[in-house]
Amino acid sequence: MTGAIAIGFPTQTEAGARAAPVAEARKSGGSVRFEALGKTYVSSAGEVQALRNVTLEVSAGEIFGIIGRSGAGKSSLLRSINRLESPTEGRVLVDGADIAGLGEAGLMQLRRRIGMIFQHFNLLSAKTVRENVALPLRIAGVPRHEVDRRVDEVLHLVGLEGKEDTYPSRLSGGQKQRVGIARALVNRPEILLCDEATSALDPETTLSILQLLRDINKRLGLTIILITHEMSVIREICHRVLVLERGQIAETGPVWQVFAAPQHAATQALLRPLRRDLPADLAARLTARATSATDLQVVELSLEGDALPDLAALAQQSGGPVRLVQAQVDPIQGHAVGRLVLLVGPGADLSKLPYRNRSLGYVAAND
Ligand SMILES: Nc1ncnc2c1ncn2[C@@H]1O[C@H](COP(=O)(O)OP(=O)(O)OP(=O)(O)O)[C@@H](O)[C@H]1O
Repeated sequence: MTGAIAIGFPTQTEAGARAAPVAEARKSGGSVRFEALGKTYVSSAGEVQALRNVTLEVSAGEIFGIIGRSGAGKSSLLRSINRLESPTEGRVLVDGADIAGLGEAGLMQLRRRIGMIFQHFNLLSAKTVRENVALPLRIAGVPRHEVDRRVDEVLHLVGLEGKEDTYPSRLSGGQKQRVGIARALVNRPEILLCDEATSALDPETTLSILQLLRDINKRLGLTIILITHEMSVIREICHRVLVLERGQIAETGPVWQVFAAPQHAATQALLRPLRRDLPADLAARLTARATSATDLQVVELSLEGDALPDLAALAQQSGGPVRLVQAQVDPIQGHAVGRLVLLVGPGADLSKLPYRNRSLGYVAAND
């Protein structure tokens, strides 16, 4: 990227190293592979093909996001990992082992390795925080003193010390989800599945829960696979994303790449709510063609590099004055991702700019 100032954003690793202590109990397992996965539901209303030919791998220790419109197949895919749903075609492999053939005991063991949290928390209202979190250990027959130790450990991890004897009705939504996370972690799983875990929460609480999930991923080396319909959730914590559309892979890749250059119409539609519109007064004056030799061109630059743009260098490269109209730049995984809208003078040569760009139209210079 010639002419750009080398001021970058911290990479996730650098930011993480400042924010979280060194991993306390890194795990090595936790990979998931889908091979030509298909799922068809048959009901009295007919057949619905929820998933078609989904092949992809989630690596151990990764935070992987699955996004798509309502009915795209997100839940069906997520629930195939712990066999809450069984595929009608293809295979799911957890740490290389096909989970289709597991008997009852094997399935119980698998589900201990895979925790799950839910949009509406699924807590038992007649049990205290401690009893809710202890439940998976009690079912597994873990001795009482060990149950108490492990419950204390996870309640500390999720920041709920002092709430042990409280009932769920006395907790806020964010605290309830922390109980859900503690309960999911108490069996020390390798994989955590998150089913719209923040959809019932306000924006501030959503952020705090996403920060907690990121912290847990770093500390425990846990694989996190989440489904959401909000791209802002993907941007906040995921390393890679899968966009599902009508049961098929629309696109998949590192989050910063998908945000910087979305390839599929479904991805572009999901990103639209995060995009700012052109200022209304400018949009109203925009014409498709120049109406005089002095008209200014309105240009959108797409940023997808590892450095912030140098505006003076841009002016030099375009061969004329450059005025900034609008800027939206997000740091994602150490990359500056976003767009700049510029007014450039007559005679500017856009092909010389070191960014992907497109003309949005023209406005009169003296407007
Ligand atoms: N048990 C079922 N019986 C019949 N059809 C089903 C069943 N479960 C899901 N479907 C259908 O399968 C398709 C995919 O559903 P799925 O719940 O996996 O999508 P989703 O992306 O999670 O949707 P949402 O965001 O609305 O939860 C939808 O058309 C849905 O109606």
